Amino acid sequence: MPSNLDVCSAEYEEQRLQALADYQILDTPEESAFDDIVEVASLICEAPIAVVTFVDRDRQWFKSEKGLGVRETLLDVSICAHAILQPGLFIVPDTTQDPRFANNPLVTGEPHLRFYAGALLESHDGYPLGTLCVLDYQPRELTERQRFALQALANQVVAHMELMQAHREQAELIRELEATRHELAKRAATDPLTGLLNRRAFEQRLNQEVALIQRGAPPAALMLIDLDHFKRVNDALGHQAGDEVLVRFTDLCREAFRQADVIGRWGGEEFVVMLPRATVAEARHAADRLHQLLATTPMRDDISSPLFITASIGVCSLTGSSDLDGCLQKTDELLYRAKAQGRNRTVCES
Ligand SMILES: Nc1nc2c(ncn2[C@@H]2O[C@H](COP(=O)(O)OP(=O)(O)OP(=O)(O)O)[C@@H](O)[C@H]2O)c(=O)[nH]1
Repeated sequence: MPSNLDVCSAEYEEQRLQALADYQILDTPEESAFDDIVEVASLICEAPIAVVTFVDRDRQWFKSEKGLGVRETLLDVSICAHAILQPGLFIVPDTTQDPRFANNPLVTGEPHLRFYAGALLESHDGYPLGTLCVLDYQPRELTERQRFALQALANQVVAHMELMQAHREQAELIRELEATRHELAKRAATDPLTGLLNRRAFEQRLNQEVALIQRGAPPAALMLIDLDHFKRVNDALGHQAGDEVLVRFTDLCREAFRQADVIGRWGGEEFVVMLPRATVAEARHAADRLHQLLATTPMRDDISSPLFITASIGVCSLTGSSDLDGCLQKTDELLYRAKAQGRNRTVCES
């Protein structure tokens, strides 16, 4: 609400300009809703000129105008700037007889304005923003009915602006909700330690891939990776250091696999990779790259006692006829065969 400030004070003017800015109407394109109101105001008041105008910092800007042919004028020639200083209607029956306007260049020169009637456009919290006004080239008056109609139309201008503002706020709210929903969905699908897909999200992705393969996409390869003797890492260095190793291992996976490959954390120190459009032989190559990286990359920055880890890997083909549970179980069996054969190796489906 407008404070008790003097309406002529600079502080009040700043608040008024802010209220106007909040409507985000200045410099927007012409709109038929406003043009219609201007047309009706001109018709009812039998005036050749009608305008929806807003009083900005140093100009008056016309949202809609009939009969003027310009979108803005400077404030020092503005009659509306006077009109917004008082409530309700502001009427100048003959500009040449009013000392405030007799020397106005729009009165003394083109377009020789002689009559002005403006109805205040007031913000919902009481700030004067501009007017709906009608003008004529000769001195005259408005009838009681015309006065009533002009003010009623001005109220409709503000009502429409309020509606536009409510729409904008609603759209903003929907955008925020959508962003929150997106963020929540992302979190629900992500393993918090490694940032990889969690098991549930990975299974969803796997189901999608099987559906694609059943519709004709090339088969994929499925890989389960289990870190070897990871318990020893935890026992020797602590759980926190174990977590750091898991993160480091994730980075190496991202390096070893293609961008299109989908990596997930299956649980604990077990990881899963789906390689779309890949044969078992190609998956073995990728697994070898990972073994190689693990053999050459210490898992901790402690140079005096570098820590290297190994992993055991099982690889299976994912075809259109694959039963997903059966395929996962087979890959798990191959992984444990790799463990049984001495770890640090990959065993593929033959
Ligand atoms: N730091 C850390 N450790 C984990 C996490 N999840 C599982 N582990 C540990 O991983 C270890 C897995 O141990 P085991 O199942 O005995 O397997 P392993 O020691 O890797 O031995 P093999 O699999 O037989 O080679 C356990 O000590 C778990 O506590 C985790 O999120 N963070």
